[in-house]
Amino acid sequence: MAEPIYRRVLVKLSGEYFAGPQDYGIDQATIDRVAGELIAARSLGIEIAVVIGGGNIFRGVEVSARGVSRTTGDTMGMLATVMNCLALAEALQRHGQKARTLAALMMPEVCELYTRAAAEQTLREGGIALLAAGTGNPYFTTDTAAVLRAAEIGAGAVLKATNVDGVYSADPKLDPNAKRFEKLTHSEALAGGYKVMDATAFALARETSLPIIVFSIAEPGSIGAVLSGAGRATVVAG
Ligand SMILES: Nc1ncnc2c1ncn2[C@@H]1O[C@H](COP(=O)(O)OP(=O)(O)OP(=O)(O)O)[C@@H](O)[C@H]1O
Ligand SMILES: O=c1ccn([C@@H]2O[C@H](COP(=O)(O)O)[C@@H](O)[C@H]2O)c(=O)[nH]1
Repeated sequence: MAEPIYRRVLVKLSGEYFAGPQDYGIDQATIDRVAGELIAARSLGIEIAVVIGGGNIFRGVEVSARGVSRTTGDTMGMLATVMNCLALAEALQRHGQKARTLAALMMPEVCELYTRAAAEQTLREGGIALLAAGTGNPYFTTDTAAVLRAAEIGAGAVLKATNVDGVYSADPKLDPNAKRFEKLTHSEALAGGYKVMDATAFALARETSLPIIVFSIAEPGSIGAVLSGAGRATVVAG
């Protein structure tokens, strides 16, 4: 494999993907496979922080459409991301990889509170830092949390590992004629309104000059490939 381009990255993992072949919840085989990919990337010497979505369990907007207030629904969504982080942390540890879950909401019996210093210490000691509970605020998404945390810890890029292999001119799951982009600037991504990531995340990435690389986590070895500048992906930068 070619030399990795980055020293430190933030990997944003799709919560939805964690459901595996099920419609909902956490599929252990999927988590174990993702853990293996992260450990392989870590073995290249790259420092890795992770943010996981919650779409496999709860999304605030969906819960609120059923009568729960948006704020409570979003809190439920943030708690879903904590569950995903706990599951992945345990899988990493079972495979011998140091991992620490740091949440943006206080839950001392469950995991430690996120601080930049705690994340920094984990990364410097060779651990994978799992940054849970999004930003800790309702009305945001884990994509925005991923860009925010990446900027805070000085990551070289956000690797958005999702269930599509890049940014398309339209949702490829709905439009078979959608065209995939190899490259986009942040401004083009914002102007296009591409729903693969929310506008707040793209705007913050533009402001902080952070590249976002969108690729499919379903492709075996994709994290390692993207880290060495190969692999099928859309790079949003510049
Ligand atoms: N223009 C587009 N290009 C690529 N994907 C798109 C586009 N518009 C919508 N999508 C959809 O965006 C989805 C990926 O983003 P989304 O934030 O929903 O998922 P995720 O981040 O993988 O999940 P989670 O929120 O659980 O972490 C894909 O499933 C794809 O169908
Ligand atoms: O900063 C944040 C991040 C997330 N949420 C809530 O969690 C769910 C799940 O996150 P996804 O990014 O959609 O996977 C999200 O729908 C929000 O309800 C939040 O409130 N604040």
